[in-house]
Amino acid sequence: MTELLTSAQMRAIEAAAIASGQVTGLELMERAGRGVVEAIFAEWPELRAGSFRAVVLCGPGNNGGDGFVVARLLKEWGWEVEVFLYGDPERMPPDARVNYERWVGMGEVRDISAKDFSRDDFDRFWQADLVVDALFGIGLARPAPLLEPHNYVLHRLFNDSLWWVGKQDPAKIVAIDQPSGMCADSGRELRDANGEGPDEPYAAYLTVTFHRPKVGHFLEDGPRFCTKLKVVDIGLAGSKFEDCVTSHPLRNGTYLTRSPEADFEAMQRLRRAEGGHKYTHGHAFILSGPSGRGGAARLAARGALRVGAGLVTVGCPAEALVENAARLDAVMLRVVEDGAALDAVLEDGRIGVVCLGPGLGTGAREAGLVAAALGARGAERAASLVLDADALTILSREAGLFGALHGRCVLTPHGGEFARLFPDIAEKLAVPATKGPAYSKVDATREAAARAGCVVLFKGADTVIAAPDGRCAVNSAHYERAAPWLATAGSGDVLAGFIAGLMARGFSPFDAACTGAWLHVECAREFGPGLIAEDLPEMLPAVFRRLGV
Ligand SMILES: NC(=O)C1=CN([C@@H]2O[C@H](COP(=O)(O)OP(=O)(O)OC[C@H]3O[C@@H](n4cnc5c(N)ncnc54)[C@H](OP(=O)(O)O)[C@@H]3O)[C@@H](O)[C@H]2O)[C@@H](O)CC1
Ligand SMILES: [K+]
Repeated sequence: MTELLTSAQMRAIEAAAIASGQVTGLELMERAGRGVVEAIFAEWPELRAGSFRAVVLCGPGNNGGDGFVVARLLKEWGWEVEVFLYGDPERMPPDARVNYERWVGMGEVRDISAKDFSRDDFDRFWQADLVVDALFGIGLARPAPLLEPHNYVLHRLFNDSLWWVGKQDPAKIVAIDQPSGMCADSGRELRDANGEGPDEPYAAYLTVTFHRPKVGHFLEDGPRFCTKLKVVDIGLAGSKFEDCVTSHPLRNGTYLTRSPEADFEAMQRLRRAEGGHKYTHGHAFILSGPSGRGGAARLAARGALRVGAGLVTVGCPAEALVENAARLDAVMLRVVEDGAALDAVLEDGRIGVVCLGPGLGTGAREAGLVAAALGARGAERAASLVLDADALTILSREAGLFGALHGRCVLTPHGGEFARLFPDIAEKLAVPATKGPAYSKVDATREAAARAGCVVLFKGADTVIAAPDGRCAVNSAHYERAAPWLATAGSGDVLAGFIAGLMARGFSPFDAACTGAWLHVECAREFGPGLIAEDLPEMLPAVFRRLGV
């Protein structure tokens, strides 16, 4: 499982390794610089060949130290290397200072804050074969001085960079650890209090980070800044933060969701044991809205069925029965007019999960259905719930129903629904990020899950799933898992159905949300461009076959 680290966790791992005598900071820096050079050569093998020209921009901390190592190694490889420094060498941390001195024995260092840069200097920057951004790494705790007018060079450098990206294809801008300006904990760009900044923030072409990806590489704008992410091993032991640092207030890990292949228990659950009957695989009950609005619930029902629930029933008002019957075959139908009718349906203890929200409506009938499903009408409820779309709007209006949420519920809000449900949390996330570590989507989702007392899946290309006990995963549709086609009408309804179907099959709410979201992206990738929501469930058989389910 890939663990995503915060900057504080990364520092704690590094400090523990150094304190144990396993490695020195200088060795780590050397490995980091070497890892960057190897990543560059792996990305552009033609650069191994001979004498190219690099510009290395070093900052005042250890990120800059990595930059000096890269400059030295490239020069030793026969490159022409120009190094620029932002900061005072006298005040550098010791390891960075050592590498500064080593470089000074080999070449010149120009002060990047100097005001005597000419147009030719800028042009030379961007005509280099490679530009290495070693200005700020995980130590960036306030807006990078890229925008301050007196830092004319940086200002121009970063504002011009995109222009040059258009001119030179590809512009080989390599960011060490992270593109300078990005907050490693949130993926947000640190800006001044007025939110001032360039219209088009600079993006690296390749970002090389160390040991483990950081949370910010996968959240919000992080993937757009980084473009392509390479993680290099610098020999730090332990695969998880908890393994490296045994007692620390920051023990709560955040992970990338993973393929069921990598999860023995998930594979066992997805595989159907021989000799079972339909009830062995669970019964999911999907509530639908009135006639003319049933498409969303039918999409969810199709998703639940394809993901392997043994039975799926759509519950709808009597007037919508004919419409639904005309559109559904394997999915069963049942009339459910109101909360009392749902109470009666749920007396059948074999219904393991109820999904409500897609196309449901937000009137009194629907509020009654949410109340019945939550057991807020007094009946004892065994069923788990997936609450999506209109059900979330109802929850945001009715505090009593919100208070009835329990540990077997999953909420699946998109940004707008999240803001209605958790306005104060959404507001914290909307405030411009001026200080690092900035409040992140991971922080927001964890806080929301703790408040709701259930699993919250906060949608996006960076879907974050959190449980009330602090467990957290990011389902990323970025980098090699990019699936831009997933942003299509009805795709969220299918996701709700996947999660409901998996819960019917015995997945815990958190695992169902993680695996459902993972499969959702996989289905989109399996289909590719041109995808519409109806295609998503139909891709599951191919995805399952590939996984060996
Ligand atoms: N951890 C590890 O395991 C490993 C870490 N490694 C590398 O170390 C990097 C982290 O190094 P780091 O901690 O020295 O922080 P870094 O990002 O260089 O910046 C701090 C400096 O910038 C300054 N500064 C900050 N914001 C500023 C601003 N807005 N404007 C102006 N100045 C600002 C800040 O100044 P101060 O805030 O103290 O005034 C300080 O001088 C990490 O990203 C990775 O590349 C690898 O070598 C191998 C293993
Ligand atoms: K950097």
